Amino acid sequence: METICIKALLTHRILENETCHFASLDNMSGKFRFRGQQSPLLDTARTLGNDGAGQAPLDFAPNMLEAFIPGYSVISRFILQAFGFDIGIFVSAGFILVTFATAVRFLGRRFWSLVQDYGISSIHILEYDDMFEDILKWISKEQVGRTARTLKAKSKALGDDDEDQLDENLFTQELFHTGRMTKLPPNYEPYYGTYYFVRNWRLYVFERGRRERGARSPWDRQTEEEHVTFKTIGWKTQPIKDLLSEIKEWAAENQTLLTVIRRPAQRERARQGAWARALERPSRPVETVVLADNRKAELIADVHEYLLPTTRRWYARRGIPYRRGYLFHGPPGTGKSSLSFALAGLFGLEVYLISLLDPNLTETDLTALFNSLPRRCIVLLEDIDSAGLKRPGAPADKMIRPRRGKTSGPEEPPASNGISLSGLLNAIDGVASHEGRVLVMTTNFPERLDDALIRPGRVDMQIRFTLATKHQIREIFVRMYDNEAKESKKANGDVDGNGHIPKANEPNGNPISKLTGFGGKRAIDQETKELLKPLLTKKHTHFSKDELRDLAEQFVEEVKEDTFSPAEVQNFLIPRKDPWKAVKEVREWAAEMLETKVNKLSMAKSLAESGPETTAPVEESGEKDNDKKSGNDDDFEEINKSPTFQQFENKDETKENGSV
Ligand SMILES: Nc1ncnc2c1ncn2[C@@H]1O[C@H](COP(=O)(O)OP(=O)(O)OP(=O)(O)O)[C@@H](O)[C@H]1O
Repeated sequence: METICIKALLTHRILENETCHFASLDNMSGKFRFRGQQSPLLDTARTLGNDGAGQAPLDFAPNMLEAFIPGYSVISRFILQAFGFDIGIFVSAGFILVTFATAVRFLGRRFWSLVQDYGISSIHILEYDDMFEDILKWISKEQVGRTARTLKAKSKALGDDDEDQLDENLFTQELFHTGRMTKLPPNYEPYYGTYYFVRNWRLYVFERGRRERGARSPWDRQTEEEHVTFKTIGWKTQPIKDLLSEIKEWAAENQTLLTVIRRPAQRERARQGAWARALERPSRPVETVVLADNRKAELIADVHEYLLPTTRRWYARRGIPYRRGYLFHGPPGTGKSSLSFALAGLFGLEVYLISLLDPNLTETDLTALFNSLPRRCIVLLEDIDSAGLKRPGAPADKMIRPRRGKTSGPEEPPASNGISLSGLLNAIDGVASHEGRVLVMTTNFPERLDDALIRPGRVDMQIRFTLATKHQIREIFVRMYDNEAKESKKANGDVDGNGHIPKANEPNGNPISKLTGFGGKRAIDQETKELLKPLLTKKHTHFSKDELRDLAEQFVEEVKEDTFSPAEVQNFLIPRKDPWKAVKEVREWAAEMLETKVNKLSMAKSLAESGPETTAPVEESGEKDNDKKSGNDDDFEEINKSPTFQQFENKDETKENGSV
């Protein structure tokens, strides 16, 4: 029996420590005893004990392994005794292999990080960046979204941008809220991971990941933030920058542009002069507002020039206040507000809307509001004539008359809560007023405005809006149906003589049969369905641009110009999704409308004639007794000048001609 004190050996070779691992192996003495025949371990121990200088590489293995795998010696001895098989050589070889593999892995990583540092460029975008959502949408729609096999589904809300890109039949067939919701498929986007795609002959890597972030406050619950990374082979990041520009352009094209509208913030909630974001609405394309003459182009060119950075310097060098004002005047519903919003959309400006009729608005508020305007914006003062503004001491005929229902004489306080003309003038061009804004004032009665309000420098351009001319009626009609019109003369072989697709082509048969109520499962009763049928069935019409032009001419023939406002024409067309139907029904509609207008005007005329006590239904006179005559004369003159009333005077002749 040989007894070798491993403790001594290892103290010498490896551990150099009295409290070695082997204490646990022999709880009696802290020594390890080998019994039995020769063993490599024994040999090693002997070699180590006798001659510390001569060692084979594998000689270290048992000791090393014992250090790394406590209990190894016991196991190897057990196997040796039980099976006569020495595992030492294999374990040693395995040990060397593992060491080698680890080294290779380490070197590989170093090499890859060097390649990444010097051979791969990358750009990271964090979750809170404006681009983040655009990138996810782009990658989902244009790239890996179609091929990725691990996707994240996101429910779509009604009103999302892409809602209108869905099959329009969906909405004619499933009219009600719940029906629409269930039919709206979710959005899919790539889940966390790495995706590859090739664009413009270049390989890109897209990575989506998330990482821990420290809470910014004790109430901040979100501890993870997402990020995306684009990588590509190459020294420079330019290809990724180009890709990001491409994505931004794509997003701009696919996004519904919004115009932000702000109103004065409620005084109880905010400081004086603060503006609150009232709403956002899709920007109205400027071409959808049709004016009788070409003044729209003139206006756009003027605003464009005004907003150029060079213009600001031009004004500054000449000491002229850098402001521009416009007055839009004309009858109600002729496009004054629409053009203001369209301008805002075109130039990417926010609209700051002030109503001078707001009873809570004081002059101090107004000045504070003007002072807190941003550098570039549109300030919209609507119906400026209705605010009851007046200049103290101005002659009666120069008074700006109040809105219907309000009474104020020359000495009376203004209609709104203390806004006088001078208060308004001070606000819009006072010293403190912010420069760079575009002021748009709208009115139905320009002749009632004080000269001071519209003098050059305050109002630099006036645009007259008229009741619909033939040109406007035609354009409004064409724009209403233009999207469905096809380029070719015969748009579709299966179109019948009237442009209607035969019934067989109507998708999914009768749409009414599918209707469900707001409760989703609650079906609509038969009677209601029958009532809804003619109202909801959508006529599918295919027609060419030429056919649409022909129809527009027929439509224009039936509507007399300078009689209806563009808003009235538009309102007639909106429920008639089929242009044939519109042409068919327009004559009757126009006759009815004209009759209503004529009745209203003749009533107003008789009221104006009948005396000062009576309140005129169209516009109440604001003058006191001594001004009543002039006020009534004005109204009288207005009614007489009205083209509709002139038609009324020639009613019989009109009827004989058969046109309205
Ligand atoms: N010239 C026009 N071209 C196209 N659409 C028009 C035109 N005028 C009016 N409309 C349509 O009529 C509706 C009402 O127009 P808008 O509110 O701009 O009229 P307005 O002149 O500002 O009326 P008000 O004087 O009563 O404020 C809008 O939906 C708009 O689409």
